[in-house]
Amino acid sequence: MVIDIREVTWLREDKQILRQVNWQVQDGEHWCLVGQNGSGKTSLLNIICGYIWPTKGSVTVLGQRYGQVDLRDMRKSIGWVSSSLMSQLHENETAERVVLSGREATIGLYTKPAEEDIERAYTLLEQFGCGHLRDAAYRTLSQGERQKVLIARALMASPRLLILDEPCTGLDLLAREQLLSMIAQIAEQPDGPTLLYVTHHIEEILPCFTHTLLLKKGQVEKAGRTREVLTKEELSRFFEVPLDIREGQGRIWVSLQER
Ligand SMILES: Nc1ncnc2c1ncn2[C@@H]1O[C@H](COP(=O)(O)OP(=O)(O)OP(=O)(O)O)[C@@H](O)[C@H]1O
Repeated sequence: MVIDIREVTWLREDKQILRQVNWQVQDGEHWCLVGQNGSGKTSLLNIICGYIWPTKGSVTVLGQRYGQVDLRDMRKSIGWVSSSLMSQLHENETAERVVLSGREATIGLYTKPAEEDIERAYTLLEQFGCGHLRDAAYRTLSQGERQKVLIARALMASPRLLILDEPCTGLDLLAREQLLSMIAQIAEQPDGPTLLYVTHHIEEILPCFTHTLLLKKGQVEKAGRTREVLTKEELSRFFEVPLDIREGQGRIWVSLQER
């Protein structure tokens, strides 16, 4: 099992930020985590990566029960791509050096990289259609190119679990679709990582995401097979507004019901 979270509650200043969360992710599944602002998504990710200790409940990730494991070792198997990472990177680094720094998950590169790592970084950049940008300064890249570089960076460490935290934020339609098709490619790799994709936008949930968890006010509203979770009834209840849904390209497109 990749993630096994049982009865996890996290209290902060008497506020229940997560309430009795149960979540099991099996090998071979890829999950989407959907929740509105403040629903507890980041808190849950912090628990999975061992940055937050739950008030109650147990957390087992990649077969390791937290409390009995060296979290620094554990985190080497988990890639986390988020916009907060983007702001931490040194702006003058080249795209290639940013990718290379993923091997040790450091901000910046402190040792001379091995030739095979340079090759791997370039292959990853090429795979994402960014080979031509290897020597470009990270700060000069577009938002879409930056996201691809950050995903390539995370893949440098060959993680077993890859968290993509709202990767399409700030992307135009074309850049978003390009990034999504690259994410679909990662999902199809037979020995690739388990994906955990966080979003507010239902239409970003690609067919490769076999399962979806809807998180609301710190509680699991629904978790299961994507096609059983993303129904008109479930989504209308979740967003508390009558919705219509339409299927296209194996994805669900949501709109407000006409009055
Ligand atoms: N360290 C903390 N101390 C107190 N409250 C916190 C702490 N961390 C998060 N919260 C609160 O917990 C709630 C959930 O926050 P969280 O960041 O997990 O939500 P989120 O679903 O990731 O939101 P967003 O989509 O806006 O990023 C919020 O109300 C937030 O203010």
